[in-house]
Amino acid sequence: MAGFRDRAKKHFPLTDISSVINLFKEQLEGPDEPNLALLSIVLGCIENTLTLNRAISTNEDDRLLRPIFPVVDLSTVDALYTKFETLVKGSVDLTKYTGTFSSRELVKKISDVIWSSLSRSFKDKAHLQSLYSFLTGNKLDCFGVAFGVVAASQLLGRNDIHLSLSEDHAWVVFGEDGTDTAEVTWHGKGNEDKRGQSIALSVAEKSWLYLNGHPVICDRNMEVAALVSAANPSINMMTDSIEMGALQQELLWLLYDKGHLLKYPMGLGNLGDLEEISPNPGRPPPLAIFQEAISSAIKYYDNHHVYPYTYMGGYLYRKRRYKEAIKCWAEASNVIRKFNYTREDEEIYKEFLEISNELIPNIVKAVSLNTTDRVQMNILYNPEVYGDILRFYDGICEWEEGSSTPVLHVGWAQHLTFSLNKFDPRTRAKIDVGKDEDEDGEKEENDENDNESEARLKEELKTDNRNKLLQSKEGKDPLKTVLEDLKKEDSS
Ligand SMILES: CC1(C)CN=C(N2CCN(c3ncnc4sc(CC(F)F)cc34)CC2)S1
Repeated sequence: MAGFRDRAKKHFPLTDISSVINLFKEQLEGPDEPNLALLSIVLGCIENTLTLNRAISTNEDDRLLRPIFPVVDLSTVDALYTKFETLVKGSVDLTKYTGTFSSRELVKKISDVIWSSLSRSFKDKAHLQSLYSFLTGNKLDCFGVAFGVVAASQLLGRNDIHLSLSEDHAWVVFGEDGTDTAEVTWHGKGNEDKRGQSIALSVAEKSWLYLNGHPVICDRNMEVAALVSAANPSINMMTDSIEMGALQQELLWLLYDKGHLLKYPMGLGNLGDLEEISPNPGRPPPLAIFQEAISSAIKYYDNHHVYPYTYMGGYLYRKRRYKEAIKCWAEASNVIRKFNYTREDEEIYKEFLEISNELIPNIVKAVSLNTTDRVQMNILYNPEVYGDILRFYDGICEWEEGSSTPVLHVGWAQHLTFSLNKFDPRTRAKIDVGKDEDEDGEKEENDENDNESEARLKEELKTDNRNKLLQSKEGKDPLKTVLEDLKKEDSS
């Protein structure tokens, strides 16, 4: 077997972060494509060592005794790589697939090779995303199966098969113009897998899960970004491996500097989170990175991604910058309203439920208790904040409109009215009524629907007649909105 090239072999043994960075750098700089199987095995091996079955040190000397970085030997990686190569090349008889471009049958066959090797044990644990996990434990999570199919395709020389990512699912694209699609893994719990099928029908449902036709379609370099982004430094609920986090952060900066995160908002979001934990001097601050993720989603995905706004909103909430956090959540809602809620969208439902029923109530409670801090207190006197909360709920109502599955229930209305009632009545009176501009023309069938949905929203928001519909005055460009606000905040 060819095995992986000598070029890569000279980096071994890997003894510290910089030796791993050098391996990835050399792989990304070519001249050949980066070897996905090799890099996934290496990163998975390090993650496994740094996060699993660790004796949690009770005192300092344990840290002195324990090497803070595992040595990765060539023999280990070579053996696993050869095992993967033997499995893939031994199972797929390429003479049966002669076309220049891949067929659906070939994609399904490669998916079957990965799928049939999996153990039946539970799959939503952590650290199951790499080929190291697959080759040493026959376990992969949903993303890991899709990534494994693409890594196997690369080994078979099928360079038209690429990874396609939504915010909660993964599949592949292939064929002459790279627009054929195929399911290769499962999604969620209790859903029959649709492996081998095209995703066209699912996209037609306008579900968030398929991003309504705006997924991240990867090239080989972005597939490296995905495997790095999918790395998981957590040891347990309370602790992350410092070394694994530092390695992931440096790899993401390497990919950032090479432009491979430009069209990958979640990769930028993950980098922003890592910078919050351990800031690199001389690198952009987390907020700027989250802003880049928002800009990327606007520029390349017609502003159809929710997570860039919840990455930034979550950060601002942790920093107690509540006014700006609520604005981000209103922008997130401005995205979700473009979709119809379907049963496989639970992940984003939970995201909006937490914002509505926990984070916003926590904010209005915190600021109404903490009367000393003037900046915080004035939130309940600020018509813009009140308007953003209305926009937040309006987007969720619109999301529900035309959906096969209901979104809202009385629990939402209870939290909504709790939050709105904390605002000063005079502030609530300041909200001006206006024709609801729909800047994207999305989902706007005709006026009566509009009036109907408006009436419905009023019905749902009915706490008293002072509540009025807010016209999203600056709904035009979400980026401008958030930027404007950041400038104001900074100047005050
Ligand atoms: C703002 C948040 C709640 C914080 N973390 C979020 N993540 C969203 C999901 N994450 C991801 N980060 C990079 N790439 C991908 S591809 C994908 C779908 C999967 F099925 F392939 C998920 C995901 C990582 C973390 S969203």
